[in-house]
Amino acid sequence: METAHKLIIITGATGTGKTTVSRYLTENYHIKRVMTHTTRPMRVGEENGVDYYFETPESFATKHYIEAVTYAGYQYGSSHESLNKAWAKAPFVSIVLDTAGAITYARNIPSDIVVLYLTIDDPNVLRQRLLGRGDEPKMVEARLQSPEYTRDLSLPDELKPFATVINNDSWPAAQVQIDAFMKHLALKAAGLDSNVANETMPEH
Ligand SMILES: Nc1nc2c(ncn2[C@@H]2O[C@H](COP(=O)(O)OP(=O)(O)O)[C@@H](O)[C@H]2O)c(=O)[nH]1
Ligand SMILES: Nc1ncnc2c1ncn2[C@@H]1O[C@H](COP(=O)(O)OP(=O)(O)O)[C@@H](O)[C@H]1O
Repeated sequence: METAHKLIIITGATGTGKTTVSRYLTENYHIKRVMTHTTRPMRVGEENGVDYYFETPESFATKHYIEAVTYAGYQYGSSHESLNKAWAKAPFVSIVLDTAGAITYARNIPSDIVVLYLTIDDPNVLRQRLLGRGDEPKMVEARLQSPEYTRDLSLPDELKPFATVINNDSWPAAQVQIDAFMKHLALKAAGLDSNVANETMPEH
């Protein structure tokens, strides 16, 4: 059954552009991101309460999570409180998750979610993107060697029924795909289109 509210889950491997897409949805569609919690150290330019709730292992353990994962050695978790707070303000909200977290939502609230899965043709480009973002080289190498990184390079079968694949080799081309996705989503919410998920946007 369709619900009046939707959680747009943005997932994909590190550096594929999840945060960039989330910002684009906020700036162009007023879709706010549900804040999540992490024990990872803050990067230059990040802010507590803006990018994440940055936690110590002790403070992380005190929160109530819908799901929590370990990614490249650090803990990440999304809370009931943050999701409900976001939905109380707007019917469409987004969240940035690894694919394991996305699967948990797909199992628990399948009718409330749609998934944007980000990909790029040549994963070797990702190292340069992460370094260009200002990540510490040591953190980049640890991240690229993590099993979570390799896992998230492919779209898991369980997410396929919910997912629209966005190729982000080129940001202008990705924007076109996201705009098409948002148009379908709006039509679907209005009961005028029944085919948002399961669709790969046309190449541009
Ligand atoms: N399952 C889950 N994944 C999360 C959560 N918050 C962030 N992530 C994911 O954790 C991974 C690492 O995030 P981050 O350290 O910010 O690195 P980035 O993806 O390279 O920007 C990414 O795949 C995020 O989407 C969460 O609450 N739950
Ligand atoms: N299509 C693109 N071409 C080049 N650089 C990009 C593109 N999309 C995003 N970036 C840049 O790559 C870096 C990683 O993107 P980001 O959105 O932080 O990825 P993620 O959140 O998936 O780790 C950022 O510096 C971002 O500005």
